[in-house]
Amino acid sequence: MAGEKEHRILEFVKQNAVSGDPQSVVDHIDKYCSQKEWAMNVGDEKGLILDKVFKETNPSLVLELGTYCGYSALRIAQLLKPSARFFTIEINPVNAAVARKMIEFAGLKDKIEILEGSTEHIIPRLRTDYGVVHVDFVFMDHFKDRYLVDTKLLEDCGLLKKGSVLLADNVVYPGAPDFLEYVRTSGCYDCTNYPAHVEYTDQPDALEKGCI
Ligand SMILES: O=c1[nH]cnc2c(O)cc(-c3ccc(F)cc3)cc12
Ligand SMILES: [Mg+2]
Repeated sequence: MAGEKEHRILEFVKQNAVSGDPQSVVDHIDKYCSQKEWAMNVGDEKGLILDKVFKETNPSLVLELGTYCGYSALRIAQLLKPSARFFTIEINPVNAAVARKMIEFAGLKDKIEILEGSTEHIIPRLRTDYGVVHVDFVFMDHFKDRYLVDTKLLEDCGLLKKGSVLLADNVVYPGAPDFLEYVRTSGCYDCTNYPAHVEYTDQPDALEKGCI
């Protein structure tokens, strides 16, 4: 049944983590997914890189593509300045439902707006439906074959401006070669690669940062 593992992760968190403590929730997701069942959270190693790049950016408007169970949303929401707004888009309704409960348990539901649907449908509506003018920080962690098309969609919708930062997970494994080629050669982005490993494994992976 789709979503069964994600419900087990949520149940483990609810039984073992401290309610209202986002770091406890993050730590317990890592504990479960490293010891019991692998799952595609950004994880602790790459999560620290996400934290570092996020803090360097100090964004006012944050967009995440691919919420999954809410792990990276919790890492981000812990670092948000009080005036910031944070949207995370999730296409899978089961994952979105688990993420809502995970985020509520962590006590951060007022900091995170989960938008359920496709990036293709939602990104063009961010301005009209949510009053988003520009996005300062985008964390891409969804379908790898959507990284490039969604980057171009963000550009075409006028949502990126000088200083906007894209940070993409999994640019080595599973990989996003067309996205990497584009951000590194378009002339619009100053790119940095952060070598790491696929969450909870020793399989090489990396994050790629693209700054406008
Ligand atoms: O599909 C994915 N979306 C977002 N993040 C992912 C992620 O961090 C890892 C993987 C993944 C990694 C190894 C493997 F053998 C199979 C899948 C997939 C996604
Ligand atoms: Mg990922």
